[in-house]
Amino acid sequence: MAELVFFSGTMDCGKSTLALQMDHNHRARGRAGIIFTRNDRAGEATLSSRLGLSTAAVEVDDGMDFHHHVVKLLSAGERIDYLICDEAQFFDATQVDQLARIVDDLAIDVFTFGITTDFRTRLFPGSARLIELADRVEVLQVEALCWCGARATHNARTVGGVMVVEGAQVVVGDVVVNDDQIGYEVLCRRHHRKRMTSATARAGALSPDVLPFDGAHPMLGQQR
Ligand SMILES: Nc1ncnc2c1ncn2[C@@H]1O[C@H](COP(=O)(O)OP(=O)(O)O)[C@@H](O)[C@H]1O
Ligand SMILES: Cc1cn([C@H]2C[C@H](O)[C@@H](COP(=O)(O)O)O2)c(=O)[nH]c1=O
Repeated sequence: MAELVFFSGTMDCGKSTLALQMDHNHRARGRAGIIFTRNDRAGEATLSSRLGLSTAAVEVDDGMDFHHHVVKLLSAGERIDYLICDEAQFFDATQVDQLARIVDDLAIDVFTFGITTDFRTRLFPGSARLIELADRVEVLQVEALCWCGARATHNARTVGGVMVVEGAQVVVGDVVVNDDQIGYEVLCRRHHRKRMTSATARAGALSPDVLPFDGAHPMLGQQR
C-alpha cells in the first residue's frame, strides 16, 4: 500500500539529509522517484542538506498541481514509484490534497519533509494539512538542542541578532532584508516563550545585573 508520510521536526534536525538518504536508498533498489522542494536556502530547484549534499529538484510554485504533473509524466511513459517533497511546510493545503490523491489513486509513495511551526509557533498551512491527512507523521530522531541543552521544539527568528515574534511567515533562512541579517535558532519551548536566544543568555551571563531569565541555568546554576 502506498503511503503519505510526513517527516517533521524543527529546523536543523536533519530532514533534508533524510530526504536525500531516502531517495538514495529507493533509487539503489531500482525504484524511480521525483524530488520536489520549495524555497531551499541553496537556491531554486535544489534540495540541499547542511551536511553538504545536494541534488537537483523540481521547484514547487503557487500554481503547481502535483497530480497533474505526475499524471502528465506517467502518460508520457515515465515510471514513478515515489515522490520526495522537501520544505513541505511551504506547500498550500490544496497541494497536500493533491499529494494524498497521488497516493490513493496512483499508488505512489509520497514522503514529505518539513517544519511544523513557524517562528510564532503557529502551524504552516502545508504542515497543518499534512498532519490532517498523512498516514504517518514521523518526528525525526536526531534531536536539535536548545542552547540550554534541552530538546529544541520551536524555531525562533532573529533580525539583526534580536528575536522577533512578528513579521511575514515565510522568510528563507540566512538572507539579508533591509540591511538586517535574518537568522533562525532552535529553542526549547521555555526559552522560546521567554524570548531567550543563545545571544541573550550569553549577555545575561556576562552581566549579572541583567538576568533575563529566572530559575536554574544548566551551565551557570541558580541565578535567582
Ligand atoms: N559539521 C557537521 N558534522 C556533523 N553533522 C552535522 C554537521 N553540520 C550539520 N550536521 C547535522 O546536520 C543536521 C542538519 O541537517 P539538515 O538535513 O540540513 O537539517 P534540516 O533539513 O532539518 O534543516 C544537524 O542536525 C546535524 O545533525
Ligand atoms: C521558522 C521559520 C522558518 N522559515 C524558513 C527558513 C528556512 O529557509 C526554512 C526551513 O528550512 P530547514 O531546512 O528546516 O532549516 O523555513 C520561514 O520561512 N518561516 C519561519 O517562521
